Formats: sequence, structure tokens, C-alpha cells
Amino acid sequence: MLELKDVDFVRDGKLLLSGVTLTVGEGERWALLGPNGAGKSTLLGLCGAVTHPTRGTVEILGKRLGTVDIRTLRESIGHVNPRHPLRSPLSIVDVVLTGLTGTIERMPRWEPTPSQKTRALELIDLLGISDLAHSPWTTLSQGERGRSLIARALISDPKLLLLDEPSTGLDVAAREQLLETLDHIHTAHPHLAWVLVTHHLEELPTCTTHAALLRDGQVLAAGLAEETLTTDLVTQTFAHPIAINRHAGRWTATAQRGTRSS
Ligand SMILES: Nc1ncnc2c1ncn2[C@@H]1O[C@H](COP(=O)(O)OP(=O)(O)OP(=O)(O)O)[C@@H](O)[C@H]1O
Repeated sequence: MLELKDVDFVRDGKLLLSGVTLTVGEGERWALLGPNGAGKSTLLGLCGAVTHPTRGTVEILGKRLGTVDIRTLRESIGHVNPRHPLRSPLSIVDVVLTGLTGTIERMPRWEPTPSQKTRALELIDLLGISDLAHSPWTTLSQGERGRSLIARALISDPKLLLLDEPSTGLDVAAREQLLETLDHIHTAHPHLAWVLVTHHLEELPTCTTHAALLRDGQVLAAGLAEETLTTDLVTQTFAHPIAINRHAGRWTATAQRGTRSS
């Protein structure tokens, strides 16, 4: 699904990612964690064919960046970006349908088929925002926008889903619904792979299989979730003593008082 080999990414003379190597296989559901500014969104931008590596190689769905038409590639990737740059008052239905064209606005002269419209409404229902299906984007709350963007990401039936802080702005009930929805999506689409960026381990769905820890643009650890989301490795990643626990499939992170890691 994804193979990054020894990737460096430089922007404005700054090395934002350094020597990143990561492989995501079919059906694997990855968590990507790291402190503010570690490079998580930058890494997701490469995985979503939004940017190109400065050095190293990125293969997405078997296609190497730099040798393929990225528009076609993007159609197979569902990318939930919390900074979705839409400014116009498109309805939620229309926002979701832009997932089929991989555009921010409605593509001129493009019309959805009746079955595509029906699918958009089904996904809006799945995300629990049916009442708002025809409301304009500009009036939506942050959580409502987040849910719309997940429906938008799913409409193209992607093979790879990139979720950048999908729980941001969701209230606790909506967050739990989202996590249940992700578990449900995994059951319905077992081959779908995803990478989910979060700041909070509590926001990881129980079906998470793998995790990568990023610090200062470098991968500190990557592998099976139970071997990566450990007190020791998470403490190193955040340079702060954090105790990790898992209960009923969900993770918790608690600061350990009285000690500081350097
Ligand atoms: N165009 C740019 N030029 C220079 N630095 C940049 C540019 N874009 C991002 N950065 C820097 O790159 C670093 C990584 O940013 P990124 O958004 O990937 O981090 P992140 O791990 O997603 O952070 P957060 O958890 O705060 O969302 C940050 O220090 C950011 O300031």
C-alpha cells in the first residue's frame, strides 16, 4: 500500500523529514504519533501524493511518486485533512461528492450519477450528519466538518485512507461514534489500509494494528502497535515520562509525575 525508503523532505531550506523508511501493507491500520512539529502532517502529505520527497523514494499503491500521474493516484486515496481549504458554501452532499473528483470545489461540468448521490447520502448517514446534508460548509461546526471530510474520503472507495487528526473538534460522544465507525469500516473493508495521525492515544480505534513514532522528522520506532506503543518508546518520543496502558483494546497515556526524561 505504501513504501517509503530513506526519505528526506526539505522545505525552505529546513530538513523536515530525515531518513524516513516505512512500509504499510494491505489491511494494516497504522497510528502515527509524535510531538507538535515532529513532521506527521508532512509525512502524510507524501503518503497522499500531495508532495514529493527531496531524496529517497515513495511508492503508493505500487506506483512510484515522480513516475505516475498523481491525480489518478489521488483518486485511490482518501485523505482527511483538517485544514481542508474550502471557502465556498458547498452543501455537505457536494463536499462529499468532491471526493470523487479529488478536488476541493465542484469540478465544472461534472455531474454525479444518481447512484453516486445515493452513496454520498449513505455515507453522510453513516457519519451521523444526515440532518445537515444540505447545510452549507461555511456554517458547519469543526466536528461537523470533520465528519463530512471522512465521508468525502470514503466515497471513492479508497484502498488507502489517510486521517490527519480526525477526532479534532469532536465532542466525546462524536469521538466514540467515529472510533466505532472506523472499527465498522475496517470490518466492512478488511483490505483497506490507513494511517491515522493523532495527538491522543485515547483516540485510536481498537482495530489499530501498527504504530509509528516520529520525533524531529525521524522515525523513532515503527511496527506492531503492542510493540511500539510502550511506556518506554512513547516516553522517548515525547521526551516526557508517559505511562501507556491498554484496556478493552483502547490505549491511555498518563503523565508520570516527579520525573522528567531528557
Ligand atoms: N513550508 C515550510 N517551511 C519551513 N518549515 C515548515 C514548512 N511547513 C512546515 N514546516 C515545519 O515543519 C515541521 C513539521 O510540521 P508538521 O505540520 O508536519 O508537524 P506535525 O507533526 O504534523 O505537527 P502538529 O502535531 O503540530 O500538527 C514544523 O516544525 C513546521 O513548522
